[in-house]
Amino acid sequence: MSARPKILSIGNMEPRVEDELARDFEIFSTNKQPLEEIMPAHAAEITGLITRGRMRTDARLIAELPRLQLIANYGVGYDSIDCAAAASRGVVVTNTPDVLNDEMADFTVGLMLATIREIPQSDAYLRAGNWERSGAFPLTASLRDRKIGIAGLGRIGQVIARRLQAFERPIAYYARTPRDGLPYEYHSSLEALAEAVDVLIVVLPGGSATHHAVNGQVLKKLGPNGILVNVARGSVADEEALIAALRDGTILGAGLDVFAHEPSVPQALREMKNVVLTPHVGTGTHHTRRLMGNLVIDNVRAWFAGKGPVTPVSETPWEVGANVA
Ligand SMILES: O=C(O)C(=O)CO
Repeated sequence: MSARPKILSIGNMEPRVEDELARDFEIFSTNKQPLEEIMPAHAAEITGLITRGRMRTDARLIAELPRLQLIANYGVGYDSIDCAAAASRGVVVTNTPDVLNDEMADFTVGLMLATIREIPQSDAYLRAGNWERSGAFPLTASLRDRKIGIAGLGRIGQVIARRLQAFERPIAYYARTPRDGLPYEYHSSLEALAEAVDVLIVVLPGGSATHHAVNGQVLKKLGPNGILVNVARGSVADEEALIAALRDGTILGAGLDVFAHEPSVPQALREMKNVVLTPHVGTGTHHTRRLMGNLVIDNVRAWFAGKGPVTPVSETPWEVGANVA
C-alpha cells in the first residue's frame, strides 16, 4: 500500500474536516499536538497544509515545508497566508469563496440594523429591569433617513447590496474600478464614499493593500451621524482612530464583527454604549461552516487526485490541465 500524503493542519481547524481527510491522508494537527513537536518529525514529508487562518502561514513556515504543494484555507479571506512566498515556490493556495456569500450578507444586514436600532442595548435594558424601573428605552437612530455605502463590491459586497435594495434606501459603493451593469452610485475613493453616505459597510479584503484603509480621515468624512459596520478584517480599520472617533462623536456608532488582535477586543470598545460587538461570527452557522469545510476537503482531495485545485486564489492561478507537481 502506498503511503498516504501527509497534511499539516493549523489554526484550530474544524475537527470534522480533519476526520474526513484522515480517511485518505495522514493528518498532523495543532488541535492535537504543538507545531514545535510536529515540525521536526514530519516537516520534510508534508505535502499539504490546511489552515483556518488563526495561525499565520508565513514565508518561514512555507520554507520549512520543502515538499509542500497545496495550502487550503478554511475561509474566503486568506490574508494570513503569504501568497507571494507560496507562489514563488509553486505552491497553490485555495480558499472557500461563494459558499458563504449569503450567510455573510444576512449577518451584515443584521449587524447594521442591530447597530442603528440598538437592538442588543435594548435587550440588555429590558433584562436589567430598566423598562419597569425607568420606562421606555430611549429613541434610536433610524435607517429611514440614511444612504448606505459599501466599501468593496466583490462577491459578498454584491450580495449585501442586493439584500439592501429591499430596504429602499440609496446605495453607493467604493471599489478600485466601477462594476458594469450595477445600479449603485460609484465612488473612486473610500473618503469620497464615506462623505456621501451615513452607513459605511466594510467588506474589503484584508492584507497590506487595505491596512488601516478606514482611517481617521475616512471616519471624519463619515461624520457625526455616521455608522460604521465592519465585517471584513480588523486590520482594515485603524482601531485606535475608530475608538477616538466613537468616543468624541466624530461618528455616531459602529457594528464590529472583526478586530485588530482577535480574540482580544479593546476594553475601550467593550465599555462603549454606541457599539455592537460580535466575536467574528459572520459565517458562524452549522450550515455555512459545513459548506466551507466541504470545500476545503474538495480542494485537498482534487489536488491529490491529480485534478488540480477547485478554488485557487488569484495569486496562485491554476491552468486546467496543468500537471500536478
Ligand atoms: O471566510 C472568512 O474569511 C472569514 O472570516 C470566516 O468567518
